[in-house]
Amino acid sequence: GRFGIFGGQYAPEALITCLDELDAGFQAALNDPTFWAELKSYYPYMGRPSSLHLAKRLTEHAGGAKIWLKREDLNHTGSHKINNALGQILIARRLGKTEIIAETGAGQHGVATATVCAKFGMKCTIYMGAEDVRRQALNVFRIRLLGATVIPVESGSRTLRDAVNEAFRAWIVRLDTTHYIIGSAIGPHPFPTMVRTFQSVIGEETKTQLRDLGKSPDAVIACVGGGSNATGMFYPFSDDPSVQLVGVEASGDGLETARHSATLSGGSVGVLHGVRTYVLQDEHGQISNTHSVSAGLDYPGVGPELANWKQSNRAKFLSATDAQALQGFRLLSQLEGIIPALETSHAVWGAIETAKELGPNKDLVLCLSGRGDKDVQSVADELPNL
Ligand SMILES: Cc1ncc(COP(=O)(O)O)c(/C=N/[C@H](C(=O)O)[C@@H](O)C(C)C)c1O
Repeated sequence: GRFGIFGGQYAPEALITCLDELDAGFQAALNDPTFWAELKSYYPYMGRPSSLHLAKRLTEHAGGAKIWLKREDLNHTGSHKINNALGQILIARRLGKTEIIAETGAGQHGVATATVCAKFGMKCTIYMGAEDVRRQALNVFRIRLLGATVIPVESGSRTLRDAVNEAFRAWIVRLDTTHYIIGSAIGPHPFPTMVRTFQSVIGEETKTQLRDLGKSPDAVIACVGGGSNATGMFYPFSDDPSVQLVGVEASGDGLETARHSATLSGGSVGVLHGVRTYVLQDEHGQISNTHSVSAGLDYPGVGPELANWKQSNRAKFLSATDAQALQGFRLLSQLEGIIPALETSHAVWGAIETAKELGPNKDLVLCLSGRGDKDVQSVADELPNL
């Protein structure tokens, strides 16, 4: 599982056997038409296909290209995370696993995982940084209501990277009964390929929906945390150079400060959570602490496929500060009546900038990765004059 110089399996020996078993199960499913039929049979449950429509007032505000919205926020549980959680739990069931664990930061992946575990009757344990348990309390409540156990992680920065560490530690002692549903396009092979495969439904539907309107996009844009909604939107267009792929990372207090999470814009090649990719690290290779107003982008790594598209210049990466993301949050709410997740708000700001750059008579699709209910409490403090 290589993406240029990126990817691979930088994992302890004890994990390799399990990763090989997972890869074999995934490859077998990919080549089994009944697997895809079964996955598609849950589309009504998931709310697929998600809608695609023009954002008229946002387009007028930007004054450039038409901005189309791919409404992954309308999926069941409120984000794109259900696409990956459902695909992976079907693989886990084919492998005879009876228990599921997962990490979460924004809590959306935790909710999606708890949801599919309830649906398929599997025991579910979610690892979540204690800081994220605090700032995404609504999702913690939902996860517990769905019957899953939330384990607050007190180590390190008490955010996503610590939750991933804890989840791997928990997984390695019960590989035979348990599958780890990784929430983003990160981790050792086959995880980045598997997550991108299950998220590619976003780009595939977008391509068809625009074609039915007699159009093809000049650019597609998505926010980047670990990279799952971005690779899912980008991958189906990656072999068509006429479509620009634009990722938007979180530059927090500013790229020039130490408080950001813009791994591709401000990081360097390294290894994190079992994969070679771009990371935010100090001169000794120690992984840096990160900051973002959005829990879902607050991560010092990124998927290896995006790292490769950066290196090959197939994709370009912008970043939005906390303040710019909060502007995006407010603009989509007040121009389109859609309250986006703080993660998605970074891509809203990036879409406005990109639409200006593209100019009129062009079409840009924004992957609306999630809804903002989980964030309104924390945003209220940041936007006092609302
Ligand atoms: C609504 C929404 N939009 C974008 C993201 C960024 O994750 P990617 O799409 O994997 O880059 C997220 C990430 N959320 C994860 C979570 O809910 O746990 C994230 O924190 C971790 C799985 C990485 C999200 O919730």
